[in-house]
This record gives sequence, structure tokens and C-alpha cells, in this order.
Amino acid sequence: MTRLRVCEATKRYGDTAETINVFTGLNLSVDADEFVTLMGPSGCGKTTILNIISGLTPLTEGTVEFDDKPVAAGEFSFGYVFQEPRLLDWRTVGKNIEFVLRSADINASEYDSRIDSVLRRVGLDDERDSYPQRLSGGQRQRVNLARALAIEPELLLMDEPFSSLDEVTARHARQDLLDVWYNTQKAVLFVTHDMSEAVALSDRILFINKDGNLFDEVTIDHERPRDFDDPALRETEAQLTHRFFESLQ
Ligand SMILES: Nc1ncnc2c1ncn2[C@@H]1O[C@H](COP(=O)(O)OP(=O)(O)OP(=O)(O)O)[C@@H](O)[C@H]1O
Repeated sequence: MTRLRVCEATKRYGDTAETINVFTGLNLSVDADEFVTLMGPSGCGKTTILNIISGLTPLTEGTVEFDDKPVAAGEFSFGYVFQEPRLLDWRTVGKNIEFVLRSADINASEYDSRIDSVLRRVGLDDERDSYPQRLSGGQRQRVNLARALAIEPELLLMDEPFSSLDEVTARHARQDLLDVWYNTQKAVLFVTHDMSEAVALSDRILFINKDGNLFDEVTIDHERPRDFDDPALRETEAQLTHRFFESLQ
């Protein structure tokens, strides 16, 4: 089943005097239990695509469909994990999560159980009453993920969520994400510049060029669960890096 479809999407920024054409007639889809990653050079429009889907940025032309029905962008069940956690430092971890539950009109009687369950899922059950500033970068990013998961979204949008973490912490965070994903099997649309991360996590990788055209698409058919140190993953990474950069020449 197709969860998300972006159809014939065109995005222009600015007025007629100074227009930036980010992409024209872009099509992409994510199945209900699929992990899809967008890759492409800086400025090709990856964040813009996530922002359009989430309703933060208006689409110039085209449609967004959710479960095969046209929807107003952002008017469906999704969570958005930004590159920086954007936590409210003056609220505890639990209150940060409660804030999104409240905004999503979740019944107040469910707050406690949802907060506990989502913090357990990301391994932060002891930090419910901690303030974000006391946490490490990796823990803050896990709160960020917990906050997006708390509303039990059908689609998770993730924009370079691990790029500001050191490699060891990022590795743990990727494993946390996969564990959550195996248990929930939600649709994920993920953005990264890191080919090894894309190969380790994805079912499919979509490559966008600097003109905003989707020029290549690869299915990653390595069995799951995946071992990040599997030489076969490294081999795929090397092949795709070569193929990707050849195409961009
Ligand atoms: N609010 C805006 N107003 C005008 N132009 C914008 C705006 N937001 C983004 N752009 C432009 O749109 C293009 C796509 O930007 P976007 O941030 O989506 O790219 P990206 O692929 O996510 O880049 P990066 O990999 O560096 O994060 C860029 O040329 C950018 O300058």
C-alpha cells in the first residue's frame, strides 16, 4: 500500500523578478512500511520536499496524496525529526513530549502512558524529569525521535537527524531508529548526505541532481536486520558512491 505520494510537484521560491526553481514535475512515493532515503547535492531541494509534505512550505504546483487520497500538505499523521533537536529547554523531557501530544489533540488521559512508552522505546525511561540541557547530544536527538513518535504517526520525516552527532553516537542512534522501525514498520522518508548511512538504513534510495530532478533510484535488498559492519553493505556503498558521482559529472 502506498502511504505517501508526491505527484507532479513543482516548487518555485520568490517573485517573478527573482525566482528560484527548486524542482519541476517531481514524483515520489513511500509505501506504508518502507524506509526511503533522499540523497543529492546541497541545495537540490531535499529539505524543501520534506517541508512541502509537512505543510511548512507551500507547493507551487502538484499534489500530495496520503493513503491514495489527495490531502492538504501536513493534514495527515506524520512526525518530523529535524537536524537539530529544537527542544524546549525550559520544559522537562516528559513535558516536551506532552507539548506535541497536546498540539495533536491527543486525549490527556493518554499522556502518561504514551510518554512512558515512547521514552522506553528510545532507551530514555530514566530521563522523563530531566531538562534537555542536561542531556548529551545523542540523548537529545533520541528525545527528538521520541517526540516525533509519541503521536504514533503513519509517516516519519527525518532531515539529516544524525549529522550533528559524533560517529559512535550516530551509530547507536541509527540502531535505535532501526529498532523502533522494526517494531512499528511505519513509512519513513529520510534525508542524508551519508551514503553508508543510506545503505544501512534504507529499502530504497532516491537520487536527486542539482536541478531538482530525480535521476536515479536504487533498491537496497540486503537482508534485515543488517549488521553495520557487513562487508556486503560496504560494497554496495562503494558501488553507489561511484554510480552517483559518475551520474553527477
Ligand atoms: N525560504 C526560502 N526562500 C528562498 N529560497 C529558498 C528558501 N528555502 C530554500 N531555498 C532555496 O531552495 C533551494 C533548495 O534548498 P533546500 O534547503 O531544500 O536544499 P537541500 O537539498 O535540503 O540542501 P542541503 O543538503 O544543503 O540541506 C536552495 O537553492 C535554497 O537556497
